[in-house]
Amino acid sequence: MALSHATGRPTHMVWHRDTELPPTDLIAIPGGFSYGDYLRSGAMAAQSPIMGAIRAAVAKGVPTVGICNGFQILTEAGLLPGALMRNAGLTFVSRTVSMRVETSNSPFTRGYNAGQTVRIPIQHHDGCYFADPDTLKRLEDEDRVAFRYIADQDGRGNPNGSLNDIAGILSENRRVLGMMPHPERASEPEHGNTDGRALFEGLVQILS
Ligand SMILES: NC(=O)CC[C@H](N)C(=O)O
Repeated sequence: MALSHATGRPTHMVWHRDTELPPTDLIAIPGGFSYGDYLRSGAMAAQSPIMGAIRAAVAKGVPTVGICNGFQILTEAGLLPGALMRNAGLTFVSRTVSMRVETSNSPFTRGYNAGQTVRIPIQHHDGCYFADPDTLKRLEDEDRVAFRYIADQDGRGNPNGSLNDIAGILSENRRVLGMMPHPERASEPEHGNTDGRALFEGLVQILS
């Protein structure tokens, strides 16, 4: 709904057992819970039949966004570097966090200004981003940290202990985005918060 409302284009749901994608300008892997998350979030989903078609599309440069469980699936599939570990507090966290848009240089973040602060909901248990020091350095040096948690007005900051306060990252070609917060849950006036809508609206430019 967030995609179709913001872009005015139809979306097609694809089941994990499918093996082909319809012709598409964009792939979105949503959040929620996937089979086997109790083993390691996204580990089983990353082996789903549909992932072959997603890998092929990503290799061709089709912009792809993974939100929350979708981010976990993209890292488990090796389409983004690093891993999402259990939250540092070992509890499921459901609240709205503040984060800074670190770069507008991607199809997903061009609707924002770099340095802009947005408030976006999170609901996750395994959102603690981890990567080895070399990978982290590359992400920082190459301007591939898309979103970073910052302190709220009440002083609460990073909700899960992620390294470098990372909330979302981009692939090397900047066409794959993984993020833990849920912009689709802050994209309609009825949500009481539309800070996430610019992410979907910014995508209009890549649609044919
Ligand atoms: N909202 C979500 O996508 C949750 C993802 C995952 N199951 C977690 O708890 O971390």
